[in-house]
Amino acid sequence: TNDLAARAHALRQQLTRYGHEYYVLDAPSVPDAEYDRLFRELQALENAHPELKTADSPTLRVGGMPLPEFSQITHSVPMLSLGNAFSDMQQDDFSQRHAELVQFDERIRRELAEAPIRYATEPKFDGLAISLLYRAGVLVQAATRGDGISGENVTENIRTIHAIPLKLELAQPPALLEVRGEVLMLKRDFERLNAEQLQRGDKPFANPRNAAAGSLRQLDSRITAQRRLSFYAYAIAQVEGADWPLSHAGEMDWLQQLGFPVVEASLRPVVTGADGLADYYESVLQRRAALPFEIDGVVYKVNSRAQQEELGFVSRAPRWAIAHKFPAEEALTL
Ligand SMILES: Cc1ccc(Cn2cc(C(N)=O)ccc2=O)c(C)c1
Repeated sequence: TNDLAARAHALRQQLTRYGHEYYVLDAPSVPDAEYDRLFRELQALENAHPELKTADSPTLRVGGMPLPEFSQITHSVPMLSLGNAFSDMQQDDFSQRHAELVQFDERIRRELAEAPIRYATEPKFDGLAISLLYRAGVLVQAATRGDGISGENVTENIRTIHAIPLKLELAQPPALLEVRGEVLMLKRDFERLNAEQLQRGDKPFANPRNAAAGSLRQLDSRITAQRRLSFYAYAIAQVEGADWPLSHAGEMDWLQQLGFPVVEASLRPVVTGADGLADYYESVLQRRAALPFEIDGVVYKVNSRAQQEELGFVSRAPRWAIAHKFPAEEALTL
């Protein structure tokens, strides 16, 4: 009856807001027990009236029946990997690194016949790239990169990741929005998971990336739900029915407004030319050990989308974005 539907809708909205406060803003406004009470009320309502279950219900966060296999999804926009045109070198070889960045920036300036070039920067997360598809503001599909052309349909597992919105909090959501980002496990959650693995007599994971991959590739989404996976959005692949921001920095601000976790602003400045890139690279290299997640380098993207389109792609990698890897972390001297 419509007052039960109204109650279910009110509970979904409230639990969604509390979940966003807790997992994305890290600022809960109610005690866990209060969240739990409302959560159980919604679960009971949905179990008694299955027609009230919706695709954006927070009860999906606990996972459901295991799948026999993953179906394949073909990406309408290929998920390309980044080229990396920088050589490996010693951590302290500043002048060689700077020289390579000057070369890189000069190539872009030549191809665009523009100077100086503004670059959006960000850490290169060491997790799994994921594509999220939202139709009319509701999450309808999630896929892994796979070979870049097609990947695994991991929608049920992705719905258990609290940091990933099940619905966009917009009055008029875009008809279609495809968001790209990284599923990863924070260092501290990785340590906790491995301690639990050892207690259970199970094999510990080698590193957070493997733990995230293993947790996402579970056919039983209830197991995925028990793993503490996180997510950071870093690009928009498709927009229909809304204005697509004209710069990468604008995309990141919009994604944050839509409710997606994005990396903090101090880790994604827009910088100018080779010097700006070099300063950014050194600053993140310095902060690397203290970051809550593992990274294996940084990423530079020409900030203007018009300039990105002008540069296009070479073979399968974009000419407007490139990864710059760090030297392997020194083995811990015990
Ligand atoms: C029993 C219980 C319920 C919920 C949570 C964690 N949590 C809390 C909130 C909250 N406070 O807004 C929102 C979502 C959520 O998942 C824990 C750890 C334990």
